[in-house]
Formats: sequence, structure tokens, C-alpha cells
Amino acid sequence: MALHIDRKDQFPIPTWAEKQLDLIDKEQEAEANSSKLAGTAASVSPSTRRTLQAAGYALTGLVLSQCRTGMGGRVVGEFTPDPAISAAGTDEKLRLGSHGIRVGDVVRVNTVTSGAAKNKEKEKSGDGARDGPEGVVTRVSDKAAWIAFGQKGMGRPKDEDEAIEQLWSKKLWILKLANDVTYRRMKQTMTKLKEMKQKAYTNFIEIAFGHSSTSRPEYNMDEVQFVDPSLNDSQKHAICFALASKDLALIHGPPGTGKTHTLIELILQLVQRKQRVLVCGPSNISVDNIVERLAPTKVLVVRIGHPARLLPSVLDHSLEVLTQTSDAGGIVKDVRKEIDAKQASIRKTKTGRERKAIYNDLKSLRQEFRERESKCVHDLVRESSVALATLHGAGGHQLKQQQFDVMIIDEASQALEAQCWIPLISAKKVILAGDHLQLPPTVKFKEPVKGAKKSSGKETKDSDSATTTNPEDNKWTQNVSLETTLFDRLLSMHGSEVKTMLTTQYRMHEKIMNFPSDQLYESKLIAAEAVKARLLIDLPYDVEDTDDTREPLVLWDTQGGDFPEKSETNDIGNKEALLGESKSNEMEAMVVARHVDNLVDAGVRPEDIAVITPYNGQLAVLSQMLRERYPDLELGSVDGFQGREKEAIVVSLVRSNDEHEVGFLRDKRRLNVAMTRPKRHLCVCGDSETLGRSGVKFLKDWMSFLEEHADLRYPDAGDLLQSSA
Ligand SMILES: Nc1ncnc2c1ncn2[C@@H]1O[C@H](COP(=O)(O)OP(=O)(O)OP(=O)(O)O)[C@@H](O)[C@H]1O
Repeated sequence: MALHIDRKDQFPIPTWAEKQLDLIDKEQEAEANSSKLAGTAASVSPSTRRTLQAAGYALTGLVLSQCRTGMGGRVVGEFTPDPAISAAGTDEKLRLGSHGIRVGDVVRVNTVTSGAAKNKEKEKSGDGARDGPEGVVTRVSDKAAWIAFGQKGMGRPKDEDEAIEQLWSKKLWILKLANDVTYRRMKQTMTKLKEMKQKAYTNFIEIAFGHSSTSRPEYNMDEVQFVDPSLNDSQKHAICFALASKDLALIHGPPGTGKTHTLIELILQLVQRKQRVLVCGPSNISVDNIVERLAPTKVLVVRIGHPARLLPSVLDHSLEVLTQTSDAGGIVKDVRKEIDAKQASIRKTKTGRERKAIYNDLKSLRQEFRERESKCVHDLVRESSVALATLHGAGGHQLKQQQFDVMIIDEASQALEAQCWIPLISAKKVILAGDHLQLPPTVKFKEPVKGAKKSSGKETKDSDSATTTNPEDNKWTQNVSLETTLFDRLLSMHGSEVKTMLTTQYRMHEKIMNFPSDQLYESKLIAAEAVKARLLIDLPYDVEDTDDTREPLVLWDTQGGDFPEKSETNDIGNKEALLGESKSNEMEAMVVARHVDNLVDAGVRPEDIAVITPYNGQLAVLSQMLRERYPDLELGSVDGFQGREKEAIVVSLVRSNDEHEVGFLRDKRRLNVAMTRPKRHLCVCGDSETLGRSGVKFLKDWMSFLEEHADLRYPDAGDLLQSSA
């Protein structure tokens, strides 16, 4: 049956794309402002550098100790602590301090300039100290960080070799940069969509903007021979549905229902049908997950992306590695060797003239390298059956002029719509997998929604929030917002015509599953036989039989006023602006710690437990209380734990106040993520009065459900304080 599309649902594409462009600009600005990095040049003071390091944005006190040529002809520099400023005579001098620089980060290497040098530099350039070369972190150990320079399109200095050469014998520091490649590609795509002539619209574009309708496909499940015999019925239906769809299929996968498992079979089925497939995801890990699972099959897979950002287990399929290891890559390798030799000879030169000549040779060698590599890359991608990249990676030169029959996006409900369009602008058939009832991508810029109720001053102080708008209240025809994902929009426009849902979940005990199933998934979730009654006591190691290890659902109810929340502010000057304001609840953290103690005393391994909370302020309090005692216990934010699971989860809800204000706990998608992470045991710590009387129906229902079905406990504040003294 074809869905009737009302004329009012047809959205003018140029207007929509224009609005997206505006929002992307604002988001980029908000991101730059929030990290305070926009104006940070090389000439910042030592204390600002230290604050930036404490906030995870920098690594200071370094020198360049080695250089070699890495993959893709890039120069890789090794940066180690500066012996001159490290504590002399101790082992400490060889170690980097604690920092937040991670593999895959885009960074700039800056030179530390003394006051006099800074002034000289200013006189010379007129605009302050000069910025250093930019690169990607490829490895980090406790003693060094390795950076690969020269990723194409990263706005590197004109002559890279010279810029790197300048770093020798200088005092250096590394600054993490906002990765603007993603923004640039989103903007390019939106501009293309805005300027596209109507007659160039693909079928998929017409459908995605309501200009034409689509109908639910018909299929016969008996006609498909499944490779994986363990697939359940809802997974088989989803595969047949996606295979039979002409232009669009949405696979809705609630927590633990095997979305990725299903996509693997779908990809194998498509390849059997001689279809070329492009698979994308919003993050490198979402893509690597699929590469890892496709690797054991015989399918020809190629993973596009900077090797520094890929899981080691998928490197054999990396396009860059293949350009070196495949037969076609042999010819590229020869030039690479030559570049290496030239690079090494720079250090032996005596005169500037000699050096200049080598730089010139290097330039033309690199040019030749790029030409040969580009042909090799094109051939490798063309010969593969499945190409995989992040959404923004799909906008790179490697996929230009490549045609695909089907494009698949995993975790589509965690991607910005503009990002999805990077590969989709030329798509013939599209399959999106996701769960719009979990958290959407993090958006920093909030546009005031017209006619929306004003929240009280206190509420707006929640600074950890990713987003609080619910897509159900936000019909796409009324509002174009960054928070509304393509998945949301297609679902609200074409509904059941394009959607299929996975219903058997392989994660949670039935008692943990029931509330989210009834409230969010139309009571359709079924717990697989193997998980429905699993308890901590059944773990495959020695666990004592206690009230906790026999119980899948516990509520520590802190109502009564003895467990008040507080507003958390940071006391370290700049850091406040960098880290934001948050909420915390120290007394509640003690309840959490007590529960963790009980679980560990019963024999549950700390690595099988995670403590999660929606508030960064509370995360800091919990870390202080538990980090040293249990180094293997996982502590994290709810938002950061999306996609993960643990045997036991303790959730700290924090909010406890007379006004019954609950901040961004009102977003049921955030609570859904929190309550669907555990396999065998969910312990909720919170004030049932504040939450139940907040006026938020979902919270009220959850509290009533827990009061009826969970093992209820009431903590004693005096007792907790006494034992902590
Ligand atoms: N048909 C099946 N039979 C047995 N186990 C399955 C089946 N499908 C999925 N699983 C198991 O369920 C778990 C979740 O699968 P998968 O990682 O594919 O889910 P997902 O939906 O992508 O995850 P998430 O819910 O975190 O997004 C895995 O351990 C997987 O082995």
C-alpha cells in the first residue's frame, strides 16, 4: 500500500539545506567557544597551557626526539618529555604527565616562545607567534606521543618538511584541535543539495523530502537462504524487508537486539546478489565493529580512513595498508623508499642550499607518490564488494567516482542528518539502522524553539546535557533542527511503510527489560531464553548468594531530604569555563559506594560493574570516592555509556530538591540508555519524591514501576556518614 504524502509535508529542499548550513555554522561556533580553543594561538601563558592539559585539550613540556616516514608517506614525529623541565634525577622525568590526548586526535604542535622571542616574532609576522604543523596522534604511551603529519585537507603549512624541521631542539606543546573536516564536508554537501537542480534529484532524495512516496515491500521469507542459522525471526524479517525495499528501509534495533548482527547477514546477502555496498557509521568504532565481523567471511572488504584511527584488528583491511601490501601497491612502495632515503639525508646536509635541493626533490617525489597512490586506491576500491568509512570519511577523495548499489548507515540515530547526506547525496537505495528512542548525537548549539515553554532559571543551568528536545514533539515540517536526525524524520514521514523492528533482545534479565519495553517499545521486546532469568549469582565464577546477587532490580530510594543535590562549580579559574557547571550529590554517592562494596564483597568482579550518572559533577565525586578503591570498576556518564553493557549497572540519578526539578533527566531517551545497559543487575539510586513529582510522566511511571517491582531499600544518612568518618 502506497502512503499518501500530503502537500504540506513536501519540504522545499533549498530552504531546508540553507537552514542546515546556518545551523552547522552555529554549531561549529558553539563548539569552538565551549572549548575556548578558537583563539588559542601558540603564545598562551604557561598556566593556561597547564589548564588546557588538565581539561584534556593539551600536552605540554615536550621535545621532538625522532622522525620517520609512516604510512601514506607521512612524517611521524615522536614527542617525549623535555628533560630540562622534568624532575631531575627521578624516573619521573621520562614520563608524560596525566593528559587527555588520545590516538586519532587532530593536534597542532606549537613552539613555546620566551617573552623576548615572542616580541621578536610579533615584530616579524605582525600577528603573534606562528602556529606549528598539524597532525594526527598515532600512538600514545606513558613516555611519548607519536604524531603523523600531513593528512590531506587538514590545512597544513605550505611546506611541511620545513615546518617539522623547525621543531628540532625547541620546547614544544601539543594542542588538540576541533576537527573541522567534518564541518567542511557537511557544508559542502548541504551547499550541493541547496544548489541541485530539481531534475537531478535521485529517487531517494525525493522520498527523503516527501516529494514522492514509497510503499512497504512484499517478500517471501522462504526464498532467502540465510548464511547464519542462529538469526531470530525478527532479524530474518528485517533482512528480507531490506532486501525487498526499492529505495529505503529503516531497521529499528532496540537495545541488545542484534542490529549489527543483522546488518552483517544483510551485507552478505547483498554481496551474494552482486550488489556493491557502502557501509558507514558516525564513529570509527561503529564502522570497525562491522569490519571486524566481516573479516572472517570471504567478502572483499576495504576500510577507508586514517590508520591511526582504526582498531588494530581491522588494519589488514585498511585502504592505506592495502596500498602497501597488495600487488598493486608495489609500485607505490618504491617511491616511498625513495622518500625515506631523501628524508634521512636532510640531517646530513651542511648548507642551506643542499637542504633546499632536497626539499625540492621531496616535493616532486611526494607528488609522484600521490599520483601512483591515487590510481592504486581507485583500483582497490573498485575491486572490493564492500567499502566502509565513517560518514564524513565517505566524503574523501577515495570514494569520488565510485558507484554503489546500496548504502547502509549503522547507528544512524546517532548521526547528524547533514552528516548522513555526505554519502547519501548520490545514493540509489538506503538502509538505516538505529534506535531513535536512545540518545541522538550531541549538539551544543540550542535554538530556542518557538512557542516552547520557558524553563526556570535553575533548570537551564544543567550543563552536561547533550539535548533535551524530544523528536516526537518536534515535527520536521515545523522545525528544522540539528537534533532531529534523518532516522527520526523518515520515520515520522513514512512510518511503518519503511520500518521494521528487531524484537528479541540478548542482553537484559526480563525484569530489567519490562519497563523500557512497555513504555517505549510497544511491549514488543522479548528476552532471549539464554538471558531472561540470568542473575549475578549465575556468573561463571564464584559469587555468594546475597540479597543483591539474587535480585535483578534494586531501588535505593533517597527521599526525605537527607540526600540533597548541590550545584557543582569548578574552582580552577579558566577550567570552569572549559569544564562547565554541573550537579552532584555526595550523600547519594555514598549510597552508590555502599552498593558497589556489597557487590564486590559478594564476589562480583569490579570489571563486571559500571557506575553511571547523567551529571559530570557527580561523576567527579564518584571518581574521587571509588577510583582508587576499585581501579577496574567502570565509571562513566550515561551519554558516554550508550552502546555499552555490563553485568551490573549502578545508576546515580543525583536530583533531589524541594522544587522537584529534574533538569535533563526529563529526556526519556537518556533514561532509556541508563536503564538498558545491564545484563543481570540494575541498581537505581535516586529520590523517588523529586523524580515522581517532577511532572514528567515517564519518570513518575518509572518510580511507580520500581516501587512495585524492584527490591526497595532506604539508606540511613547517619549510618553512611558514620562509616565514612
Ligand atoms: N540471533 C541471535 N542469536 C544469538 N545471539 C544473538 C543473536 N543476535 C544477536 N545476538 C547477540 O546479541 C548481542 C548484541 O548483538 P549486536 O552487537 O549485534 O547488537 P546491537 O543491537 O548492534 O547492539 P546495541 O544494542 O548495543 O546497539 C551480541 O552478543 C550478539 O552475539
